Amino acid sequence: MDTSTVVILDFGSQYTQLIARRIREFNVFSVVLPCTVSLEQVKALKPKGIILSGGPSSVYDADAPKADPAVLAMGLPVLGICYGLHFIVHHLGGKIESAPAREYGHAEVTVIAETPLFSGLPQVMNVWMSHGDEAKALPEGFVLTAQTSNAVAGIANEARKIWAVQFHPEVAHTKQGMELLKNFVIDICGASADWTPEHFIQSTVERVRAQVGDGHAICGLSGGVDSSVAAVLVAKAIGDKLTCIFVNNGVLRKDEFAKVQTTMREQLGLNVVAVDASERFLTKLAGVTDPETKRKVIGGEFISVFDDEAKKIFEAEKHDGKDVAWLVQGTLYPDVIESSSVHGPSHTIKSHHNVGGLPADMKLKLIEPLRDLFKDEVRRIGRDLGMPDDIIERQPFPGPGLAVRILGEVTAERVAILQEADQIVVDEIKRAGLYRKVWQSFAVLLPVKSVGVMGDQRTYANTCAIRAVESEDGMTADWAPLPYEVLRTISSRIVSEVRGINRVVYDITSKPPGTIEWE
Ligand SMILES: Nc1ncnc2c1ncn2[C@@H]1O[C@H](COP(=O)(O)OP(=O)(O)OP(=O)(O)O)[C@@H](O)[C@H]1O
Ligand SMILES: O=c1[nH]c(=O)c2[nH+]cn([C@@H]3O[C@H](COP(=O)(O)O)[C@@H](O)[C@H]3O)c2[nH]1
Ligand SMILES: NC(=O)CC[C@H](N)C(=O)O
Ligand SMILES: [Mg+2]
Repeated sequence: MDTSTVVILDFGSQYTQLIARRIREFNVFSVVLPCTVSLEQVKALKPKGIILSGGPSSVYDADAPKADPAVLAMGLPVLGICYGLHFIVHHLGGKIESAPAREYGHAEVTVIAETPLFSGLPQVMNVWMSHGDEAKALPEGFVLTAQTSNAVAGIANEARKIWAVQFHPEVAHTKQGMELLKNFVIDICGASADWTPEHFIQSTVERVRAQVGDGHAICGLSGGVDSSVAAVLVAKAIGDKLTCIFVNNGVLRKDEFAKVQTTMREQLGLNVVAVDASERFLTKLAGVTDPETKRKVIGGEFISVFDDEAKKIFEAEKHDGKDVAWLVQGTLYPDVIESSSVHGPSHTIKSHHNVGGLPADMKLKLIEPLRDLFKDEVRRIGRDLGMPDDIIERQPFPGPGLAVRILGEVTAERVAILQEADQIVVDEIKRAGLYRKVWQSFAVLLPVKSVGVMGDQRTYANTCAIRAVESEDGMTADWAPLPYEVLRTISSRIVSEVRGINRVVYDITSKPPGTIEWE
């Protein structure tokens, strides 16, 4: 069975990934591609429909991002959102101009023409807008379907199967947004709601099995949710042709190297090779203080450890002369978009070690079965695979580990200090029953010294920041209002139990403008 796919072409909107998510929420698969992909790449996915996202540019700018206008003439249903509407109007002969009255936030839209896109929706809708440009003249064959008191809010050319809205149906603030998207995806495109976890598991297993053939694969396994789910999925596909490599990169949590090995072998039955490469990593990290450089050093070193292990497996087992050619990683969609502009004209925020941190000359070919998904979707798949809750519900822990929570140089001594503080945070958050309620909770070691007094003696030591955030998918996050009692216990335990820290502060920055990790 072929999955129904909806292709989203990204013009760089902050909300593109939300469109994908919303569609998957009603069990239809969708893929985000940069707006610049070729028509052939779009066709290869056999999509049921195309959605054109919003974006920060103006279509009339010389360097405005463009899609191949031929996507509008494939005979597939098209839905343009905001910049997507502008793109359609601009390329089919209408006019887009800077609006005298820009619209940001809530707006009231009146539906003025019947169209299947608005089927079942009220005539007056409360929607969310974010634009400074507007349609001044519609291309031939288009009708106005909705408007605000200021501007065009919806257009359609049903003969050409093109619809567009100026507002954002994908954001939660547009009340009927889900219904509108459902009208498009299910009724207009005729996509079937078959993207269930079982279907995803089955088709991934088949694809990976075909891809790897009689070759051999290794999987970078961290004990985190993503790589555990990826490993279980791939093991289901290729059985003992998969070897998992768990690397001690010197910046893991306290006792994690031992604990993860046991869990992965005993609870998941995975074939795990544990490699203690902490010295290698710490040597490479010596003297490095720039956050992006740290990430690149760690990303590069991971791959070089994976290469070495692949060679060893090959030499030991020969595999009929077939090289270990594949590297499985638990990469998720947020890792991809934050790392690079591959999905269109968005900004690089930080290089996730497993994406933007990969060396250019790596030989292993990647298998990343979760690359289009968000964490909560991966958890859903893990549950369906029958994986135990204590693995599925683990808080995310970044591959560069404590290195991006130690500001300044990473040294063995600093790692040891932060491991102690981190352990206290984890213990206390668990004890308060908050571990699964917050997205992440951890300690950060700052190279900032301040004066304290302990046991009548003057101290002059480091500061530790506590970070706890709530989030749905790691893309946006708010600081968690941890109970004062919990903060008090964490603070007093850290200062009394961890040598090298004499002050604890609480981070009350949301994302944006902050990020979750400090580097
Ligand atoms: N210590 C490690 N040893 C081997 N591979 C690792 C290690 N840390 C990270 N990786 C690889 O990098 C990928 C990305 O790490 P990331 O932390 O995003 O995912 P995860 O650890 O699998 O899940 P989680 O986000 O829940 O921590 C992992 O899926 C895994 O393939
Ligand atoms: O495996 C990873 N490799 C990385 O390089 C990396 N950087 C951030 N993260 C995790 O991603 C989520 C978002 O983090 P930020 O708000 O700090 O970008 C949070 O959950 C972070 O813990 C990483 N995970
Ligand atoms: N959110 C958007 O897509 C905005 C489109 C365009 N940049 C505008 O301001 O009108
Ligand atoms: Mg992790």
